[in-house]
Amino acid sequence: MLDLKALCAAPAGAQADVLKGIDLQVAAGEQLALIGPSGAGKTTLLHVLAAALRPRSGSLEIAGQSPWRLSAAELRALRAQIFLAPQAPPLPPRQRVVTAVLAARLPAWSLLRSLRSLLAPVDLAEVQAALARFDLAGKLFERVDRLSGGERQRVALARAWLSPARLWLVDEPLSALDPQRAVQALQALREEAQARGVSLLASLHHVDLALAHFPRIVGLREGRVLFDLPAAEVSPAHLRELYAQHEEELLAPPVMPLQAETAAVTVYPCR
Ligand SMILES: Nc1ncnc2c1ncn2[C@@H]1O[C@H](COP(=O)(O)OP(=O)(O)OP(=O)(O)O)[C@@H](O)[C@H]1O
Repeated sequence: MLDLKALCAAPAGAQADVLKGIDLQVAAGEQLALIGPSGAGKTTLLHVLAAALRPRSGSLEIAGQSPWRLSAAELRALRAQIFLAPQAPPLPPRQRVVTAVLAARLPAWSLLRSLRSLLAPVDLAEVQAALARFDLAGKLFERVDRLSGGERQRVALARAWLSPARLWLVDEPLSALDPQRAVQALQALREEAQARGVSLLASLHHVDLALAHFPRIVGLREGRVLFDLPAAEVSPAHLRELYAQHEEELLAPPVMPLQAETAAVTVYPCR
């Protein structure tokens, strides 16, 4: 599914390379967690894998294709096979949950079908099932700006469910979830990815969850792969080296306090 060799890349606006020679191969249906200190390049790598950020050098193949050598139409078709759940899901404030989740189907739909679904949402049973899997049953017609940060994050994961993609890339999907919901969400994602043969890559700040739930762990530090190992072979020494000078992240993963699952949501009625 993915083949990267000596890949270097930088986010738009960055002068120096953030990814400095990444070698990585991922088979179809494989699942792995990306871990590493803040600023290691996890998000940048996921954007490269989503064919959203063009590498500066090295080689990249996604599903056997070099995305940046494709025509615009071919690149669109390739991107339709990839689902990226960003760290802060861009959900338009007044949008209903059902529309936000169905947005996952847009790349596969014609313009006419997309417009029709705005007027009369389709596939409601599937959306309901996806929401239920992420403990959001009953939120189908809720406005996304009336959800807590944790609920919005789970809406973004329910989108993956509806997506026809063969590659799921999720960037720190658990930062606003309480521990129990974080585990449930991970299990739901992993089980569904496995059932569909989808490749799943998740960047995670919670190292303990990564080790407990993913068979393969890639440790990224300063834009390089420090280790790429089965979870059972990742030792405390590996983690100490990965998080050297950032030990506080290993002990207490960063959370988003304002978006915490339990944070009160202030709703301002508006016309
Ligand atoms: N638009 C940008 N312009 C310049 N530098 C950037 C830009 N975006 C990210 N960077 C830098 O690139 C490096 C890698 O960032 P990235 O977001 O990929 O790391 P990360 O491992 O995902 O971090 P985190 O765990 O905090 O999300 C950081 O040093 C960051 O400051």
